[in-house]
Amino acid sequence: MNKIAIIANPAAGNKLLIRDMDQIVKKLNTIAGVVTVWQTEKAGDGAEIIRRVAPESDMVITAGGDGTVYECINSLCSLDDRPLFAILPGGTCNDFSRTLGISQNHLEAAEQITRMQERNIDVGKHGNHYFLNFWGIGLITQVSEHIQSDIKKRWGRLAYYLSAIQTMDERKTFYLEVESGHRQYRGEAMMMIVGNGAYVGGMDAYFPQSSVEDGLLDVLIIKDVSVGSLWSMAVSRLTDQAPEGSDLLYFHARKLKIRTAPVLKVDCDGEKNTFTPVHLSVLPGHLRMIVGEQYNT
Ligand SMILES: Nc1ncnc2c1ncn2[C@@H]1O[C@H](COP(=O)(O)OP(=O)(O)OP(=O)(O)O)[C@@H](O)[C@H]1O
Repeated sequence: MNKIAIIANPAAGNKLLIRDMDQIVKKLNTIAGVVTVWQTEKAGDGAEIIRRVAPESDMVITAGGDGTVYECINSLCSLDDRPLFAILPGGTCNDFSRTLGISQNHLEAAEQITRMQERNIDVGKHGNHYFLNFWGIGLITQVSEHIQSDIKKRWGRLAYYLSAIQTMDERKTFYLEVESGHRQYRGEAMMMIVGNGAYVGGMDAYFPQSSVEDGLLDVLIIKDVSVGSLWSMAVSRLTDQAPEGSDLLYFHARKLKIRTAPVLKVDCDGEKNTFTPVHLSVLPGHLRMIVGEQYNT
């Protein structure tokens, strides 16, 4: 391998990753002659740097949290010729790096990258945007909007749990129409999550046997966050079987058409700048990525 480009967000998470960047570069120099670090200065820089450096790189590494990863893959996935991609976790939740079995210690993660275990990983597409972890509407958007960034920085993943509890008191339903070839849904709902990766906000997302290599999205529609639906999800987690119950619907899909009334804000990999209606699809094996030893297909 000749050239590695690292796109690093110095503001992500607890900022330790930037402190250790010299050690990381030294490790990566064992597999590549040229390792260049590009630091972002503001939102949007990650995408712009990828556009410039991806054509001349053999591997691109995002060093940061899920927001930086989302920005970078949205630039990378639209290229015809995509270099190998890896994540050095440096944010608060680092959801997709967990799915890939990458260590949450960035120095260990750098070691894993040097072992060069590659897989072709599915990518979700919504409109003209791409996602690795999840696409969601309803309660999930309310949960993440409640999270104040200073609390998130201080409490990390705990902030998501606290916010979830707060939001439960204010749950609202909306009208949802979903079409996906063999499956359809028309009716009231409280939340819809479409998953590619297994984690949302650092929490395991209740998608049994989910895989980022099966060419399928996991679709979970929760009609009511009742005791019954929560119980069904808990049982599903314990037994690794699909959740069942009158308050929820779970299936796999390759494509989905989604419409809501009223129009809803979407939470996609933690970013909230798109709205319904939307067409979702999966791009099987679209990104060649580095995985860790703990990765299960
Ligand atoms: N130099 C910078 N200063 C401030 N913000 C930046 C900078 N570079 C990038 N950003 C923005 O910071 C946002 C947050 O970064 P990121 O999501 O990577 O970290 P995090 O919020 O700590 O982690 P996570 O999303 O995993 O919880 C991103 O949306 C990114 O666009």
